[in-house]
Amino acid sequence: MDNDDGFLQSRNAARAAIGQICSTADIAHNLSQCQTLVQKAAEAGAQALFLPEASDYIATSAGQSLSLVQAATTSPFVQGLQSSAREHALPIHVGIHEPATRGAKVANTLLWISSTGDVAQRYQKLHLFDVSIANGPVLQESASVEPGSSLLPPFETPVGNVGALICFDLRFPEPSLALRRQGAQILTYPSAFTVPTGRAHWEPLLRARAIETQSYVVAAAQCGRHNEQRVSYGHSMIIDPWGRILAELGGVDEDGMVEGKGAGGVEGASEPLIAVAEIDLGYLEKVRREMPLLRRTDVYPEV
Ligand SMILES: O=C(O)CNC(=O)[C@H](CS)NC(=O)CCC(=O)C(=O)O
Repeated sequence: MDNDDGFLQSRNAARAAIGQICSTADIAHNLSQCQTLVQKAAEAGAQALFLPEASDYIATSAGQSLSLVQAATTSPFVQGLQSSAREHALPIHVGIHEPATRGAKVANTLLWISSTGDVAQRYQKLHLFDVSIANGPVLQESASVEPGSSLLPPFETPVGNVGALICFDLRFPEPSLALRRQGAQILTYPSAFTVPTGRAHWEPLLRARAIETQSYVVAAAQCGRHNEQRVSYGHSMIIDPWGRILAELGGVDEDGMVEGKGAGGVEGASEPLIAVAEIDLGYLEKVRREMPLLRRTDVYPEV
């Protein structure tokens, strides 16, 4: 494939799939949506499937979230995905909830389920989304969620070395730079962005992270109305190390209606979707080689 900058991409690029769903408090239904996506990703020839934050459930309250949480070792949601991964020999990157280490809270985590169905990696979201925006979202993630306390070192996958972050972590450049320095080639941001903040910041932040770390960015997102109080923006995307959007799925407005359809439009995200893109590590090396981003750590501290 010839890029518009004239570079011949290598033939052995790996294919990544992103999945977009609308999770609710119905865990069995969410699992079946995700399993549909595993099937679709396998049919599309993907070597890994990336699913959104909180794919297991989106609750209506902190109390409901606490009542729904299960340990990954006994969770039917995780076990269902493990068996799908095994069945299709397809690794799955998925955001879920797990019991917190301490106290009556949950952990917002990311699991890497290998092609043999094993939970091989885990990252716990560092930054929690506590906001109160006039005429915008009011959310207090820390009411029910315990923040993580470490970065997960980048890990090898069939599509490249993955540096995992989650949703609101996207607003902080430091962890992405730290993961890049530790060898990440792909930064992941499984998300459930709100519509107003998504419209304002989602794409520019994702592209900035790709450009400043010269890495692929894989951002699978929730899309549509989860319940009376929550709607997610959608626009899952895969971005290359030059900042180009290689694949993108659709989004919804504040009412959960598919964008651009006007009043009386269609309810969004009724069907789980995937998109795929080639991850070409030869191209990544070329971008990094042609424009070295050498830090002036004699002037400012290294992250
Ligand atoms: O609630 C769950 O179960 C899953 N977690 C989420 O949806 C989280 C916390 S409320 N959402 C975000 O971090 C959105 C960030 C965002 O929208 C922004 O940074 O603008």
